[in-house]
Amino acid sequence: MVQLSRICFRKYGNLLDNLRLYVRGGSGGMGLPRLGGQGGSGGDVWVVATKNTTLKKIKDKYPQKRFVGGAGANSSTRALKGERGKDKEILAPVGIAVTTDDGKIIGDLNTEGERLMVAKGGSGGTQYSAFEPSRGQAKHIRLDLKLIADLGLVGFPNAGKSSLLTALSNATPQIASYAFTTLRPEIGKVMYKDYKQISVADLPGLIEGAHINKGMGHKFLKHVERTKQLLFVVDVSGFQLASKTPFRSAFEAVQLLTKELELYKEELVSKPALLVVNKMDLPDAEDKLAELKEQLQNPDEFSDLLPDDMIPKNYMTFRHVLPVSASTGFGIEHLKSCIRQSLDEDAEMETKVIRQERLQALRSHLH
Ligand SMILES: Nc1nc2c(ncn2[C@@H]2O[C@H](COP(=O)(O)OP(=O)(O)OP(=O)(O)O)[C@@H](O)[C@H]2O)c(=O)[nH]1
Repeated sequence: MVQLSRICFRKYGNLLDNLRLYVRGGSGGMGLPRLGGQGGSGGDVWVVATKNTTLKKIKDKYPQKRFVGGAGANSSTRALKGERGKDKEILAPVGIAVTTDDGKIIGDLNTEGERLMVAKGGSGGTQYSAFEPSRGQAKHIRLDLKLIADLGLVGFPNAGKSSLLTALSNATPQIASYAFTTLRPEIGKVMYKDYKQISVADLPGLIEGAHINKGMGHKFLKHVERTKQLLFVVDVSGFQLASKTPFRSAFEAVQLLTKELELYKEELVSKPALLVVNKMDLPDAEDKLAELKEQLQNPDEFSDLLPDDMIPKNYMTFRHVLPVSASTGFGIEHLKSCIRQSLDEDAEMETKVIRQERLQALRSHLH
């Protein structure tokens, strides 16, 4: 089996599906003992679900990843009741779970405009606190993009995605319903001998031009973001969408799929991915597979068949290229074990990263 690359671990600096932030409510203002004045409360920190943003945008805009509410104003002779500190809003994507650093769920944000308070501001000083204000709550939180499945199938119509999902899952896939999506993908569960299950989503409707919202374009592409890894599916013999559209080889299909992802959101191309070459039971399939593998090793040499604007800036790196036949079952068991291996590798990597982050946080508390 050709293994083109094994380097693309879940990229924390690139395609982000979780983010750790420091949040602190603003401190309260001082009371005024002489006149019984009350300090203003500190501002709260909120996470607000917003369209068209990503975790990466938050990270790029706030590299320190610190969000602090405004301080409440001290009570003064001119304003006995000090003004309240300004609230701080973290604009986050729709469809995230917010948890504390140790994994306790603070809440979910599923629709645009929903808000969640993550750190309360301190109280202003009053006669009951000897006019001393209190500090705001301070903590680390995690924003996690809610995933719809471990794997997402990416392929043009007729590549055999539904057949593959059925072959993999040994069952009729279920249609899942998610609060934060309008389009409901079909989800199949793949069972392993040790009872571990992984979920695979058949994401319907990708056609050439999906990025300009042809077909179900954007809705489809939105789902691609919400899977851990991608499973590209191509027909070994290539495809033709309609009688008027050009015939595309399997290699061209891979590049067109990549381009659609790139045009929608460039980071998607850095997701871990496996390539399934389906319909290996068809005549000449072995020759075509050999040709495809060669083309994938030197994509630049073979991309001139595509229109310039359809050549991706970066080629997709596949951890495995796997010939299968969804019809006969050829290659399915091997595919299952490669999927498992690829997901396990990333899970291990992620655990290491989380441990490191916690250790660093602990160290910075001690210093
Ligand atoms: N010979 C052969 N035909 C296959 C194989 N897998 C799927 N097909 C056929 O290819 C056609 C398309 O298969 P689907 O599984 O519906 O493909 P799809 O990618 O889900 O298509 P859309 O639902 O249009 O997105 C069907 O006629 C299948 O019977 C295969 O391994 N070998």
